[in-house]
Amino acid sequence: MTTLIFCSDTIMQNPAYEAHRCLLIQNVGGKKLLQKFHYCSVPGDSKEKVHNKTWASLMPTPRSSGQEQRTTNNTGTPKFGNKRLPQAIIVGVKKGGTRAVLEFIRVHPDVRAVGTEPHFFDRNYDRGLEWYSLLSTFLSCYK
Ligand SMILES: Nc1ncnc2c1ncn2[C@@H]1O[C@H](COP(=O)(O)OS(=O)(=O)O)[C@@H](OP(=O)(O)O)[C@H]1O
Repeated sequence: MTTLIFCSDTIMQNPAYEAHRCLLIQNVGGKKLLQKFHYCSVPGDSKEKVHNKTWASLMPTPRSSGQEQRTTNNTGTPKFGNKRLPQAIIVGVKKGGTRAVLEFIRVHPDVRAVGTEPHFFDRNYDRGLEWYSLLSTFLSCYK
């Protein structure tokens, strides 16, 4: 059984959401099962290591750290998104209206989103997190 712990920043900044931002996905017999939310494990924990990379090493750095490879326009808004893991992922069943949700969210000038659905978890998982993080300018809320 392979276990993947996914940790992501939430768009909602309410602290009430922060405790539930880790999503455990278990791969059981080839089927990936979406589990209940779990808390993040300690950085360096073996469960966090996926494809020789840790989630911590690939997660977005805080804006204030100055480590982002941002290209900004005059307003300070990123002109081009960073190549990194997403800060938000839209999950939904086919015909569930996920595209509509994305189109609504990406109207915000500080949001960058993939053009096409990456299908990382169901089709491209074997390519690893590095591929995922370099894929495109992911849905990212900068403010
Ligand atoms: N607000 C609202 N109300 C009702 N229906 C809506 C809404 N937003 C999107 N849609 C319909 O959702 C369908 C697209 O779903 P997805 O974005 O998940 O697309 S897809 O399954 O990946 O192709 C697609 O359905 P079809 O037109 O039958 O293809 C959309 O018309």
